[in-house]
Amino acid sequence: MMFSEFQKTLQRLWFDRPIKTGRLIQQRYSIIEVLGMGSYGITYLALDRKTNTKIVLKQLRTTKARTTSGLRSFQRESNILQTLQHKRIPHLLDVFENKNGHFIVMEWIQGETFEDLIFRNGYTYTELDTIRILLDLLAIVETFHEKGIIHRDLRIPNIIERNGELHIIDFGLACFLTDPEDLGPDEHPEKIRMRAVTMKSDLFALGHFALFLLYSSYEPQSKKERGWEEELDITPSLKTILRKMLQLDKPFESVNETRTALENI
Ligand SMILES: Nc1ncnc2c1ncn2[C@@H]1O[C@H](COP(=O)(O)OP(=O)(O)OP(=O)(O)O)[C@@H](O)[C@H]1O
Repeated sequence: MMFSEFQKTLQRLWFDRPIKTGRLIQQRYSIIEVLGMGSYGITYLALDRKTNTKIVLKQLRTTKARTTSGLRSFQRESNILQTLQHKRIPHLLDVFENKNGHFIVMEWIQGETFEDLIFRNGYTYTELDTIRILLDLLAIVETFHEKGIIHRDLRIPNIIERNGELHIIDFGLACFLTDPEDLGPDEHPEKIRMRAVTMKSDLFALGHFALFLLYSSYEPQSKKERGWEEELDITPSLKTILRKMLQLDKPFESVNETRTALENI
């Protein structure tokens, strides 16, 4: 490693170290634990001493707070959460800046992500379960598409089930349809389909999400890998829909079009 790179890594580790458990932020939020360290932010579970409820505190990494793109992405996430007041999306509770940095406070969705449900709990989902879950998620996605917002990261760790109700979290990569595209010309095709500034990106992601659900009950018969269309035992109509969601055939243009197709299976 070059010395300057070493210095940069050291600086990043030092400045971006997470706040310690038990520390009180803004004389109100007491840190319980670190939930995750993403590229832009550090996410904590904290206790709001004023309301005595647990909340999620997202801190912009100090090194990112010095960059325009870091600040912009942070502002965008809080703007979007502010715009989206929906019972299946974390409510924005507070936004503030102090000597510890920039923070977003949001509702804690206490439940299990689909990553946990499938890979830790070993739950399996049938074709019918998958269709029902997709329809439920499309109803939530439609509410933000109507407001010109795309999530761009609808993956199994970002969908939570709480008391049988689905919730969508992590709007860290979400953007407005009017935002300029932030993809380089040489991006990987999968990334372009997932992150392009178009509603089709969320449908593509939900297509992938559906494959995770369907594969939960898949038991390989041989070591040889075949494509999902051969491996999964699903009806031709669902296959046709998934091919459109995954942009292998002419894609759906909207949530409504996708929903109608799913309802007609
Ligand atoms: N509102 C919320 N309610 C419940 N859990 C949440 C909430 N927001 C985030 N989490 C959880 O906190 C963890 C970290 O969240 P976050 O998505 O911010 O960062 P990450 O997944 O570590 O990084 P990345 O930015 O790469 O997605 C995840 O396990 C996520 O499930």
